[in-house]
Amino acid sequence: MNLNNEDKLKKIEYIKDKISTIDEQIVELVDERFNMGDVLFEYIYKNNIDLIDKECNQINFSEKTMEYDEYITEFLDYLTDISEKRNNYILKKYNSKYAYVGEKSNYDLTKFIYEKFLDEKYYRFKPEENLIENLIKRKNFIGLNIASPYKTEIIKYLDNVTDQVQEIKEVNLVQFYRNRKFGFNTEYFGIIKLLKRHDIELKDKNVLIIKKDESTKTIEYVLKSLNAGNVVIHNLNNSNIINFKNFNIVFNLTKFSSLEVAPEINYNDTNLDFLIDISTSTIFSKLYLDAKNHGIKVINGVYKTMYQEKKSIEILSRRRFDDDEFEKIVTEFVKSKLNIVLVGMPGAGKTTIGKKLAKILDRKHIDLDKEFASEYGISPSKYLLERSEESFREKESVVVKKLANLTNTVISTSGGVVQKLDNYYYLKTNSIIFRIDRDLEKLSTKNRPLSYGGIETLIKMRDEREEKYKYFTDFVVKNYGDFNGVAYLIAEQFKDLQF
Ligand SMILES: Nc1ncnc2c1ncn2[C@@H]1O[C@H](COP(=O)(O)OP(=O)(O)O)[C@@H](O)[C@H]1O
Ligand SMILES: O=C(O)C1=C[C@@H](OP(=O)(O)O)[C@@H](O)[C@H](O)C1
Ligand SMILES: [Mg+2]
Repeated sequence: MNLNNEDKLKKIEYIKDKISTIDEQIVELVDERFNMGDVLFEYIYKNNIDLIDKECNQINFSEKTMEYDEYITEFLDYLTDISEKRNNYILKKYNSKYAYVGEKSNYDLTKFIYEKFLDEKYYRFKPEENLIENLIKRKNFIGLNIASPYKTEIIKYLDNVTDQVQEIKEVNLVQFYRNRKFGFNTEYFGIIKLLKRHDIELKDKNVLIIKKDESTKTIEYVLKSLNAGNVVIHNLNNSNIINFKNFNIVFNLTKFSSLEVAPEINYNDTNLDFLIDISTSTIFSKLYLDAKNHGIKVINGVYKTMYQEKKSIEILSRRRFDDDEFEKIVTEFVKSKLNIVLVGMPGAGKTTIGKKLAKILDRKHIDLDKEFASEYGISPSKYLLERSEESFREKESVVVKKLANLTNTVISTSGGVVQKLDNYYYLKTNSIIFRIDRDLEKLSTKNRPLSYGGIETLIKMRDEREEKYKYFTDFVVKNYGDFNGVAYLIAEQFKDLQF
């Protein structure tokens, strides 16, 4: 058969298609295989089964291996190595000194604190059936951090609890000492310390707590013990509309990082002094950002976690850690998670400076225009020549939403990203935003269809976007043409940032 060129290309496409289908299947199967191995080993350790068949989780192709070529053999050996690594991890986890039990909420920060200050590996046990019963019997633990949903259930397994625990009925730290188990509530200390740190008086203040069923009860106890005035609990499960009118302080205990679940809030004629965001899912929740932009003092609950875990490691290690020193180290960690986002007019230097900045700070760099192109297979400039700006912004926003989960990254946006307010919440989720300002006459307009038409076009665009840039921006840096210099300047400003 004599194929013409077009047919050959078709055939190549067909084979490429097949390959990518197989690749997807491989990834899925390998993932499933490793997870099954984990399930097996977890089961063995959890049930304290002594007789461990060491080979039971080895990749097993022995019958057929002879028929495979050396590449396959090498691949299988590699899989076996990885499988062993994972088995080892589970073994270490079950024999660790300190671990975290439950939902992930503030695990990352807690892990950092334990590993840094107690110098021991820290692990997490995910919620599952019979977990507490099995863990509590083990002899290796010194301390277990108890997260939701186990804070109350754990109490029945303990030998002794503090007075606060008896009142609050929640434990977030178990200390194992001389064969006995003691329950503490260090969240209480965390909240007290947070209030002190920001000079917040609760006496006679009217307080609104926004929570969901599973949220902590500790906060209610703190309010009672500090003689707060009227305390109202708003359960988000019941209503999504919140009136701040008669409250001085709001505690948010729920996670609403994404727009869909954010409550509607009426900020008009409010007496609100503080919004304290104890939710731990993101650094800047929508609620936090909106309150801040309405001139309300906002406080990030990260300090609550910080001081609660400080108290925990002090109990477990019988040592004291200096507040300032501790705060400095932990704040650095939190900052290392923050993204740096660049906004500004098209051609101002966001892409170039972002790349440089990422190198300086040794971080990953993401360019929104590039992400757009790889998502849709067409460059923004080509798209804008062929289709409307409106549909471009819709499509762009889908990509921006995906960036909301990033951490530790430098993100160069596109000039028009400020056109959609939703993008603000996505970008701010874990980020500090810098605006790059460059004189209009200096802006590059090459390959930027919306910038075509000379200086008038740019003046019009700037005037139309100016307020939006301001809304998005935390800090402004001027680009006079020294692109490298601007990158170093942002790096310096970020290092000095008081978070
Ligand atoms: N070091 C530099 N000195 C002067 N001009 C530069 C330098 N680096 C880039 N440029 C110019 O600036 C333009 C805009 O940069 P770019 O990073 O693409 O901006 P943005 O991403 O904000 O649109 C580039 O197309 C180039 O013409
Ligand atoms: O400002 C804008 O509306 C645009 C900016 C461009 O990105 P840069 O700001 O990186 O040039 C690109 O997304 C597109 O041409 C539209
Ligand atoms: Mg760019």
